Amino acid sequence: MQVALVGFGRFGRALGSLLVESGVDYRAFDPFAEIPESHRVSSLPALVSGAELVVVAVPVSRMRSVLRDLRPHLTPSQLVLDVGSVKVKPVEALAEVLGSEIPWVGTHPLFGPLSLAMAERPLRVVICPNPQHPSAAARARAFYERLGCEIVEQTAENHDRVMAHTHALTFFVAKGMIDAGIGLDVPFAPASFKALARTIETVRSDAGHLFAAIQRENPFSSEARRELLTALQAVHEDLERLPLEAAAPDTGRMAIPTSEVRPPEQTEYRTHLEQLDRELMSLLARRIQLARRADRSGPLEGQGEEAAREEALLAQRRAWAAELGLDPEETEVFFRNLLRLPHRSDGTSG
Ligand SMILES: O=C(O)C(=O)C[C@]1(C(=O)O)C=C[C@@H](O)C=C1
Repeated sequence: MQVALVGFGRFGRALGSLLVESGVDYRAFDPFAEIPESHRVSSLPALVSGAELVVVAVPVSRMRSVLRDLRPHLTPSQLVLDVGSVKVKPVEALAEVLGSEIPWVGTHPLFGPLSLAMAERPLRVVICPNPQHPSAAARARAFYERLGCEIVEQTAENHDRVMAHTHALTFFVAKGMIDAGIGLDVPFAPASFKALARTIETVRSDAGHLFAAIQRENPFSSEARRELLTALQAVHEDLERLPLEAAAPDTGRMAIPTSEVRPPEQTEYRTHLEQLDRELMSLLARRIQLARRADRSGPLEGQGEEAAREEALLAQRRAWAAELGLDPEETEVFFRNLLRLPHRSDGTSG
């Protein structure tokens, strides 16, 4: 399968690596980005000629004009899909520019460069089937499944509603905290801050057009932000009004509704252990995958170099074990076994 990637920004580049990892060949065109020579082409006609699939990975605001530039070079045997973080507007642009003549489908991979670099799983993709091209969604599904993704089918409108309340609000809160000077450079923070810290980091490393797209190009984001601001304002006012005495009966809206589920601290040890083991195994799977990636991208090492690198790695793990109150010898044995787990793509150990 030959894939044409229009746009080689943060997401295009990350998708390129995933394609290579999955054994899918791609060519890319982007006048503003550096593309590895073996994948680079210098014009749109050269890019799409002979490609089965054309992936448009450009900022949402540029989608329509890029589709117009592409249109004269496309044929009805090709499939065009976008990867924008919002769906209503890109789908409108696809329908307007490609219509019923060139098969197209809107898609949104719910992952990005950061989650791919960390080998996070599962990789989910929302696909928005469209009646103009009934088989396009199945073709897009087959493509993403080849990359190891799980598929969720949704209308563009439902997708954007959900994203307005998740993606857009998360970034909104993080941006507010950054602008208020509440960042990551704090000397200490409670556990509950961790998830937010990652979002703040994501917003900070964002190219800027992502934030603009999920807020401004999603027709439901403005209302979601307003609802959140109203709710926050009400909480703030309640807090200001509430009497300070601990026994005050009027806690009103402060009371967070209790759920039927038992709070985490009361759950059985066994359940916690199971959850921890699951997390451990998913970490192990990610480690194996990253090691496989490193094997493929790194230069071939001589046996001496490889052994020296392994010894240094084990020494570091022994030191960490000591810091964590674990047995350094046992830890070393554990890591020696881990390093022997098959992780090369040909199934040999390394
Ligand atoms: O993994 C990353 O790098 C991301 O930031 C992924 C992320 C996000 O979670 O905000 C970014 C944009 C996409 O539309 C979906 C996911």
